[in-house]
Amino acid sequence: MPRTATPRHYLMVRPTFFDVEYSINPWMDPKKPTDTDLAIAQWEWLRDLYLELGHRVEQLEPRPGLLDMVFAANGATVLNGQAFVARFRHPQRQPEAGAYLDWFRAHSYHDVRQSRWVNEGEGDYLVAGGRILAGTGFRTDSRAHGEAAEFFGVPVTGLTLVDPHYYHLDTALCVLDADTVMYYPRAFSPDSRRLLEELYPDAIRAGDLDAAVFGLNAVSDGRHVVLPQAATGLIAQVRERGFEPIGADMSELLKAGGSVKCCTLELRT
Ligand SMILES: CN(C)C(=N)NCCC[C@H](N)C(=O)O
Repeated sequence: MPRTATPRHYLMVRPTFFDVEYSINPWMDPKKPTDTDLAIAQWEWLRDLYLELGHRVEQLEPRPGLLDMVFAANGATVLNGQAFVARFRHPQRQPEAGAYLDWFRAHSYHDVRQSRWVNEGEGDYLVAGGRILAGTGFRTDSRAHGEAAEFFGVPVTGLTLVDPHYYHLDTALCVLDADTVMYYPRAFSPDSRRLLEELYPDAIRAGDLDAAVFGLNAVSDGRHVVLPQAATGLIAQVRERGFEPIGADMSELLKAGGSVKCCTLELRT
């Protein structure tokens, strides 16, 4: 049975100033050359795809010197018109939070709050049906999970990441619809693996190769699943479950440790 897409509302940031000049995750090697024009072309392809699929895309102006700002998913978590704004772990990204606070205030969000503890937005908070799955271990402080539960008034389920290559939850798990997720078991602690098995016995499990090309850093509208084209195993699994996979080439942004989902902040109003 074909799945049903629901129109989404996304916030994105053009990679005008994208570069890799520092390293805050194992994917970033400042010695490797980057091509900003190619990053822009890959990003524009993604934005145009969302528009073709009938989604609404807003853009936040990039700021010079903020090289990772293209990764909009890290800026906040937005649910029921409430924006829980990031507090970044690394000094290189900390000034991004102000841009998100300004944007949400200027766009009439009724409840905008920056977390007290480190929290990297939808990088570590994934809305899954009536709950939020929340990552910790490398970036978001587990104390920020409690803040999110109190702010949004929904249950927050903590999951611990153990492999530095999968430093944000959205590099290791993707919510396909309210009941279906796909994830990479080896990225999680034994307790978190057990919890995921209990919560999602029918989940799609990713193998090493698909995880390593950031196949889980994907965006689903309930029917279309946009994911890195190199994740061929996951593309087949997602298709078998009745979703429509769409392969993306985000190779330039992968040099900074990000892909499709990282570039996409969902605005849930
Ligand atoms: C899913 N999201 C948003 C991400 N995984 N973000 C990528 C962030 C990359 C950046 N160089 C960093 O290390 O913060």
